[in-house]
Amino acid sequence: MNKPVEEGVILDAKKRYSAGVLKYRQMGYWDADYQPKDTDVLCLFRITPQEGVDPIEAAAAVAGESSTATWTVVWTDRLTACDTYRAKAYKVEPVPGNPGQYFAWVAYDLILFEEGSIANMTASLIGNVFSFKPLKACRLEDTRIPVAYVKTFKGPPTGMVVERERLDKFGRPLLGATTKPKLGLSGRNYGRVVYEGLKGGLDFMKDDENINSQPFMHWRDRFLFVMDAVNKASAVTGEVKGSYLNVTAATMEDMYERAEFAKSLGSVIVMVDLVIGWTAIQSMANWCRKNDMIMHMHRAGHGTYTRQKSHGVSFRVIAKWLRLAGCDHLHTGTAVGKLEGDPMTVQGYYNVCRESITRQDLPRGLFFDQDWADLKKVMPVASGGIHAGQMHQLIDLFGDDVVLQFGGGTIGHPQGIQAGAVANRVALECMVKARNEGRDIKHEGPQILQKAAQFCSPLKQALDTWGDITFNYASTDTSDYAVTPSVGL
Ligand SMILES: O=C(O)[C@H](O)COP(=O)(O)O
Ligand SMILES: [Mg+2]
Repeated sequence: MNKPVEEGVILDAKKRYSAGVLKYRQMGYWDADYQPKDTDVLCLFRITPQEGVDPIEAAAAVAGESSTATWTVVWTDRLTACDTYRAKAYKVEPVPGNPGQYFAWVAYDLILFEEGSIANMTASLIGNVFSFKPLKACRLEDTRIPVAYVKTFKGPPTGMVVERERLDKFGRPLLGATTKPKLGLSGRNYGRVVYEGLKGGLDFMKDDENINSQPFMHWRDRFLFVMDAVNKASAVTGEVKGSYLNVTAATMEDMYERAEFAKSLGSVIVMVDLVIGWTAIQSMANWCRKNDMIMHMHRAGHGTYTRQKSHGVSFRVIAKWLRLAGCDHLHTGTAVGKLEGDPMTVQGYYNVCRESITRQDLPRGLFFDQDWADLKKVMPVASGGIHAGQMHQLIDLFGDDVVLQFGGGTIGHPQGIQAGAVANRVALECMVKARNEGRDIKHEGPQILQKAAQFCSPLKQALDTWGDITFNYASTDTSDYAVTPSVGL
């Protein structure tokens, strides 16, 4: 930006539209007096301006580049209702305890977005702006989608309430496991793992994120053997069972073909990975809606842009977009397992999935009230390095509306897969019972598990094998507010 002269917005049209380069704040992308409208999309960016770049100008640049602006004045603005169409940065504050970083609030008029399109909304909000040179780094921390825009999305195809009704399972977390090893099993052996897990007491088994149709197991083989296992396990146990069949593939045509086959075999659920992209996700959600299928979403790939606090997109934003786009299950973290996840931050993601209105909750990373306008609820999935010995922590952190998924923590059991499943089901049921009786499971959990293990050798073996396993590493994605500050943000 070479020369600008005035700091404030330039109102004189002659000056404003003479050819050349102006500061973004001079062009009108900063308005400290702006009162966001109920119909505006709001975003909170964490920006790290380059040395010497004024934070307000940096915030204005974010508003500009993520809405209507480019680097130079264009007279064609005057052919539009540009005063309305410009996004407005309206507040900038230093991030507590992080010198050089600023929170910048930006409001976008609803007219800037196509109804029901995550692709369109994200092309603005995270389009060019994250590579913008005056910023060292930029992170979309949170967003508020106005009810008017929420109502243009169809949301989860099935939703948490209907899922429980279809499964006929209430009052406890659902229990699952990811089939392991991740890659390499033949269809027949894969089906054996699924049968044993389900018969042992799990509600669901699950394909891993990277199992599609590799040379060792064609997708049709997998689907056939898995559904044979599901049907046999349902018959033996008298419970509704399922196994998420991953239909992720190279093209939409392939995904539809796989989903149709899953349906024809009687599956209640299909699965996709986040890496298929927003448009594909919305298309698969439409397919699931039409075909009464639960849609499981594995957040494969998200850590490449959600984990670092200074740059990328927070997972709470991804979770909001996914609830709008429409998935029924979403991997949202475990806090205690092998993957990144500060407990409070992870609880924030769960609230985004499960609440009718998500309220501002700064210690959990939520900056805005979000009214979901009765959009269905997403069932969060806790998966990644968890085991029976953590059951009390998981239930204490996440409550009942969650799928607890133990892959290695089922398949790796020394007495075999079925024993692994029994251990998890017994641990789950004894903990829910203890909680319902009013016990303090957070503190008494280990004794409650040991007591149950006296009558359940699979649980005893699980605790002996994994009871001491913890993943105690510092979290990278934590809130900047230990408690809610007294001044409203
Ligand atoms: O995709 C997943 O959720 C993980 O592969 C879970 O596996 P784990 O329980 O063995 O960590
Ligand atoms: Mg996995």
